[in-house]
Parts: sequence; C-alpha cells; structure tokens
Amino acid sequence: MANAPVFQNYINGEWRGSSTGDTVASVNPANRHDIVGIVPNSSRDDLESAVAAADAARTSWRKLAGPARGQLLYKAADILESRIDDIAETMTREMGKTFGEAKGETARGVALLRYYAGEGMRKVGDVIPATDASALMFTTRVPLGVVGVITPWNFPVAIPVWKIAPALVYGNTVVWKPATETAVTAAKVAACFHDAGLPAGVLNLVIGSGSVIGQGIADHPGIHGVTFTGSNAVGKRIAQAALARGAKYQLEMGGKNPVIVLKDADLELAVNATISGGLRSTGQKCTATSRVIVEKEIFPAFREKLLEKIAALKVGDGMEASTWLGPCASESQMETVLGYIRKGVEEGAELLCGGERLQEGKMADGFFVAPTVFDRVTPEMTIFREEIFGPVLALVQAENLEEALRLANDSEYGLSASIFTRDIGSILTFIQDMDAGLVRVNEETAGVELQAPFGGMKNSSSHSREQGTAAIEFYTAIKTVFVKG
Ligand SMILES: NC(=O)C1=CN([C@@H]2O[C@H](COP(=O)(O)OP(=O)(O)OC[C@H]3O[C@@H](n4cnc5c(N)ncnc54)[C@H](OP(=O)(O)O)[C@@H]3O)[C@@H](O)[C@H]2O)C=CC1
Ligand SMILES: O=C(O)CCC(=O)C(=O)O
Repeated sequence: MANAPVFQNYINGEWRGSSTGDTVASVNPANRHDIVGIVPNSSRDDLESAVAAADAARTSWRKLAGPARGQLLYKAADILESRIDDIAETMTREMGKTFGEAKGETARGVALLRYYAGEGMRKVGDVIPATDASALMFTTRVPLGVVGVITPWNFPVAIPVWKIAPALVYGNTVVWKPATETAVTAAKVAACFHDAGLPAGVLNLVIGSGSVIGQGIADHPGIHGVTFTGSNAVGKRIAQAALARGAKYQLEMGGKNPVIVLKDADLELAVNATISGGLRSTGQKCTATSRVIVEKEIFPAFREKLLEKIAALKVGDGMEASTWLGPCASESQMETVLGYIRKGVEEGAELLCGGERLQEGKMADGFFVAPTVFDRVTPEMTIFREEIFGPVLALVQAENLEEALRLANDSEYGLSASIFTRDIGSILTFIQDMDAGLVRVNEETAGVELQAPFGGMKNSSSHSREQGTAAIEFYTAIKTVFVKG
C-alpha cells in the first residue's frame, strides 16, 4: 500500500485530492495483494467544485466551433493511442479482463474519439419549408449544458469515451464519475484529454462512491443531463431523481441475452460464438450470452462440443499471455456469481461443469470462478431470469424455432440476441419477432459497432440509444428557427 501510486480527481483543469483527504485502494482482482492505485473517496464538496467548473466553462466551450472541438478530440485520440499498452495493462490489473481484450477496448476508445471528432464537422439541422414563402425555417441543435456521466467497471475505457466524446463534441461540458473499481484507468483516460489541451472545466473527473457522487450527480440542479450504464436497480434510481427535477437522462442497463441454435446451424461456429459471447470478459458484458436455447435434434452434439471446448479454456491472471479467462472484477462480483450458481443447483438445474471458485496456486489470491454450464434450466429458475454477470451459461432445449423464440423473449430484458441457422425464413422470423435492441445472425450476442445505434428494449435501457448517429439525440436539443425577412 505504501508504494502504490496515488491518483486524483481532475477538476477545473487541475489534479486534486478529495477535500476530505479520504482515499480508497483499487485492488487487482487477480491478486488482492496488488494495489493498482490509491484514489480519492470524494465528498459532495468535490462534486460541487466540479459542477461549478463545468458550469463556468460551458459558454466558451459551446461557442467554440464544432470543428475546433473535434480537433481536440483528435488530439486526445492520438494521445490515448500512444498510451495504449499502459492503459490496457492498468485496465487488466484493475478489473481482470485479459490484456488482449483490454488492448482491443482501448483501441476502440481511440476509434470512438476519432468518430466523434468527425461529428464536429457534420450537419446539425435541416431546412424545412415554411408556410410563409418569404420566411426561412430551419432546425439547429444546442447542447444540454453540463452532462453527468456515470460509468461502470466492465468497459472502463470504451463506455466512458462513447459518452464523453459525443457530449463534448456537441458542446456540453462534463462531470464524470467512474466506477470506483476502475478509477485508476479513468484517471489515465482523463489525462489524455488534459494533455490534448482541453480547456479547464470542460471535462471534470470526480472519483467517489455511487451513493455520494453518483447520486449527487443525479440530484444536482446544475447538471442538465445524466447518462448512465450499470445495474437496473441504480439506473431506476437515477431516472427517478432526474425526472423529478426535469433533467434529461439516458440509461443502459442489464441483459439476459439469448442465443438460439437451430438444427441446421454450423455447429462449430455456434459453439465458438456461445463461448466467446458468454465467457469473454468473464461474462461481464451487458451483451454477454447468458441463455443458450438449442433445438432438440442438435442439442446433444452441441452440448458435447461446448463442454469439450470449455474444458480447454485457461483461467488465470489476464496479464499472462496464455490466459483466456480472467477473474471476476471484484470479490463482491465473485460472491454474486457464486450465489447465482448455488441458486441454480438449489432450484434443480443440472451443473455440467464449473460451479466453483478456483483457488489453486496463485489463483488463491484472486477472485476466479470456473466457467460454468447448467443444463435443464427452466424459465422459472433464477438463473434463467436474472443477469448474473459472470462466466455462467444456462442451456435450454427447444422443440422448434417458435418455442425457441418464446423462451428467448421470456425476459424482462431485451438488449441483444443471436441466432445460428442457414435458413433465410428462420432468420427473417427471428429478426422480426425477437424483442431486442441488437439482433445478430450467425454472430455472438456481444460486440457493438461504434458507428451503429446501441441500446435495448424492455428493462435494458431507457428506450434511448447510444453511439453512431443516435448520440446526437441525447446530447443536444433541437431548436426550430423561423426567420422572417
Ligand atoms: N449494463 C452494464 O454494462 C453493467 C451492468 N452491471 C450489473 O450490475 C450489477 C452490479 O454491479 P455494480 O458495479 O454494483 O453496478 P452499479 O449499477 O452499482 O454501478 C454502476 C455505476 O453506478 C454507480 N452507482 C452506484 N450506486 C449509485 C447511485 N445510488 N447513484 C448513482 N450512481 C451509482 C457506481 O459507482 P461505484 O463504483 O461507486 O459503485 C458505478 O459508477 C452487476 O452484477 C451487473 O449485473 C454492472 C456494471 C455494468
Ligand atoms: O459488447 C460490447 O461491446 C459492449 C457491451 C456493453 O456496452 C456493456 O457491457 O456495458
């Protein structure tokens, strides 16, 4: 602890500790003795300073031309790219995903910054014919003002960047509260913006607990829009707080994503995609495959291949090149996952593999759970219904496509879903009848393209979309202009 590096909040263009001096340690989930950094446990006073700085900066930032704001994002992208190894390593040490995945995610952050930098030069309105022939009517867009960004630990670079970059390029200033779990990664991302020359106050980072800083953002009258990714329980509280004071909000929350495998599927492809979609990042993606619904004729062969391939996966520290599956992001996340596994057994599902904490050798100091597969899962079971956010797959047999779709749609969530089949009729039925914001054919459920809208149906989101051309809808308001000469 004594030698651990110290990271600070970034407020009004300066690095500052919490006003109370309070700190917490960010711990490596692959080795609890490895302290990645000491970060502030900020107070409401720190949040007040950040909101005041964002408010003071917002007029001059809004008045800067879009292309000039874009140029600063291009610079931040170049800096992030030049630090990719350090930031990816920090991410792996803070939340456990493998170094390869962390590097891929950081590269996605670079691409996101460049995409939104380009937005600074794109059109923001339309000319609409007025009933008065001598008048000019058009729409333009204005920023919301100060945007509060509350982000989770599972994508500590990509999710913050896909919120912060559009917020900034469309002229908002930002107060960002990252997950405490990945606060060191967040500080390193904020440093890229600072070093790019972003004016003071335009981006502010406040590290602290969800109940103090997160809730403080949701409640703050000086914050005009709140964007959040995380659990449903917290998302709902944020929505209620924002609605109560008339602020705009956007929520991206859980998933219970199904993959449907039909009898004519390419078995190898379907099994590989189920493993990749369900177990990469240790199952800690809102788009992770969680329910595996397989047509009965192909079920035994699918299950055998799945188990054979899962048995070969190497679990370990994400910094080791041979590791395929890292630890859960924290001890509490591991306990949650183990709790769901116990529930699965108690409620009568058949445990085919995994199901336990791994503690051999160096793994004893980390939060590792063996990749787990349950068979004979039924829709009443908790593991069929609730988001687990861990390396757990629930297998269900279906008579045919109709039953598979009924099972797949039997969920409060509707984020992503896939089907594996070669039959065009089945593909079209799936596209039409699957209630999910992201439907994929012969591809895993996870994997979001930054240039396309992303979001869920039902309880998976606030019915809004992020990324691609959808981002402008949240981060701006339309102003209709009527000019009579
Ligand atoms: N959709 C997704 O991508 C994600 C889904 N989840 C789901 O949520 C479960 C729990 O994970 P957890 O990390 O606790 O998720 P949370 O929803 O608690 O955390 C997400 C973010 O919200 C903050 N937060 C926590 N409480 C509040 C609050 N009252 N007001 C405002 N912000 C708050 C957190 O801060 P702090 O870091 O201080 O806790 C973090 O920055 C997971 O098992 C998974 O099912 C989790 C992460 C991402
Ligand atoms: O699948 C992805 O690439 C993104 C998933 C995501 O947004 C999340 O897990 O929160």
